[in-house]
Formats: sequence, structure tokens, C-alpha cells
Amino acid sequence: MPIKLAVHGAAGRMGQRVVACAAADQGFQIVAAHESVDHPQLGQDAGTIAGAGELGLQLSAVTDSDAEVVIDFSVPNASITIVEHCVKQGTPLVIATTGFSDQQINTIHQAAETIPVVFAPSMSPAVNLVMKLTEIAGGALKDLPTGVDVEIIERHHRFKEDAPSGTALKFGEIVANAMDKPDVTHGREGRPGQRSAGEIGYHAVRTGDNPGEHTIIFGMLGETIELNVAASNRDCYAQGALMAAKWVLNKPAGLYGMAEVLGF
Ligand SMILES: NC(=O)C1=CN([C@@H]2O[C@H](COP(=O)(O)OP(=O)(O)OC[C@H]3O[C@@H](n4cnc5c(N)ncnc54)[C@H](O)[C@@H]3O)[C@@H](O)[C@H]2O)C=CC1
Ligand SMILES: O=C(O)C1=N[C@H](C(=O)O)C[C@H](O)C1
Repeated sequence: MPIKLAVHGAAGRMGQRVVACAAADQGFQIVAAHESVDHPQLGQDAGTIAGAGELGLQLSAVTDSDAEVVIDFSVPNASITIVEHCVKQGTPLVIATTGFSDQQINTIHQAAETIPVVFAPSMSPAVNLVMKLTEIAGGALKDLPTGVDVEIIERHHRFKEDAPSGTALKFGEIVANAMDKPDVTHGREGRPGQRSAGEIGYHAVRTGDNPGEHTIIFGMLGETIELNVAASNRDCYAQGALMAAKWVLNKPAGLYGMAEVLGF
């Protein structure tokens, strides 16, 4: 039997790709496509909006459904609403939204005591593999006597609202833990003085329709390593979210990441 799926944020850039990829996957039946109560396309067919052909499923505000799992690509406040809804319904949840406050992250952690939740700033298999490579590189270079400077450059489309990206922040967390670098700097201007050894530099580039690129630079004296991972379209995230939805279905309550989904 196909898995009954609800998509939250279904008319957004990512929601549309999740709808289209799930519609093409016999392992899923989309039973709900949720959007904001004031979305202008409410009532229209979710498949048509996604360019995937008519599905006979209207875009609707959040309501009870027989969904077995929910995928969320929306905005932080709306994600928290769907988290609370899933807790009430006992429905497993995949949260892909980024840009949460600490308080909102606490709410997600609490929800995961009741339902299984996959929560990851990038659903892309390639990005999650580069996270592992970053951890290995950071651990190996940690004690290099001449020092290693780490800077993280992320590039995204002009419509992105949060910065640095959730993925860049996760890369930074991995580097901070592996290399004991507790400080952060966001861009530089004026005369900030010489770089300190304990800082991680973040740079957020916003141009055109870039679906997401991350570069982690390990800069040494005399040589440089760059780990780069770039999406050519959004389906790496959509397909990753569908993998997470299949994986989380029968898991016990808990908070999971994509490394667990992918077995990395
Ligand atoms: N984890 C991952 O792999 C990825 C995460 N993202 C994140 O996903 C989020 C969405 O990204 P995009 O699709 O590019 O943004 P978008 O702005 O195109 O889509 C967000 C959608 O959420 C909807 N929304 C707003 N309020 C809502 C509510 N109360 N209930 C239901 N829906 C509501 C909006 O109407 C919009 O259609 C962002 O936080 C982004 O950073 C994006 C790509 C990959
Ligand atoms: O907003 C996006 O587009 C993306 N957001 C995620 C993030 O903030 O890390 C993941 C991906 O890079 C695309």
C-alpha cells in the first residue's frame, strides 16, 4: 500500500517539488496539500500548481487528514503549528524548514518525545555526505601546528529569507565541535584586524535562482582545501525528504537527522 503523505507548504518552491516527486512515486499517495489560510491558490488542485498534472486534491489550510506522515517545507511559525498538529494526531513528521529561533527548536525537541521527527537543514544526500567529510577533515586538521582557518560560503537564490542558511550553520557546528573553534564572524568590513584562530567565518551570497551551494574552506599556510557541494535543482532536497518520510514511518518517538536516514 502506498504511504499516505501530507505536504505542508505545498505551493512553495520546495512544496511543489515534493508534490511532483511524490506524485511520480508509486510508494506515495498524497492525501493532503496544506498552505497558509490566506494563500491565493487555496482550493486549486495541488498537482496542477506543482506542474505535475491534476491530482484531484485541493490545496487547503491545515485540517485533520488520514496522512501517515507529514513533510514540512514552510516558514518557522507555520512549522511550529504543524508540529503541534502532528503531536495531537500522533503523526510522524519530516521538518525541512530552516531559520528557527532557539525557543522553536525547543518545541521541536519536546514534540520528538511524543512522535518520531526527522529534522535536518538539508535533505540532500550529497550535502549530508559532505558533512561527514567536513567532520573528518576538521578532526584531522585540528592540531596542525601552523593553524587552520575555516570559512563557510553559502550561495542561494534571491528569495531566501534566512541567513546564514541552516545548512551553513550546521557545517559551522560540525567544525566548531571537531576543531574547538568557539567564535563566529559574519562577513568582514572596515578594519577588523587580523583573523583570530578560534573563529569560523560565514559568508551568505544571494543571487538569482541558485538552489543552494556550500563551500567549506580549510585555509592553511601554503595550501588550501575546499569542500564544495552544489545543487543543480531542488529535487535533491525533495527526494531526500521522501526518503526521510519512508524511513520515519515506523520509528519510535525521537529526534532523527538525515545521517541516520541515509545510514552515514
Ligand atoms: N532541509 C532542506 O533540504 C531544505 C530546506 N529548505 C527550507 O524550506 C523552507 C521553504 O523553502 P522554499 O520552498 O524555498 O520557500 P517558499 O517561500 O517558496 O515556500 C514556503 C511556503 O510555505 C507557505 N506557508 C507560509 N505560511 C504557512 C502556513 N501558516 N501554513 C502552511 N504553509 C505556509 C508559503 O505560503 C509558501 O508557499 C525554507 O525554510 C528553506 O530554507 C529549502 C530547501 C531545502
Ligand atoms: O532556502 C533554500 O533554498 C535552502 N535552504 C536550506 C538551508 O537553509 O540550508 C537548504 C538548501 O541549502 C536550500
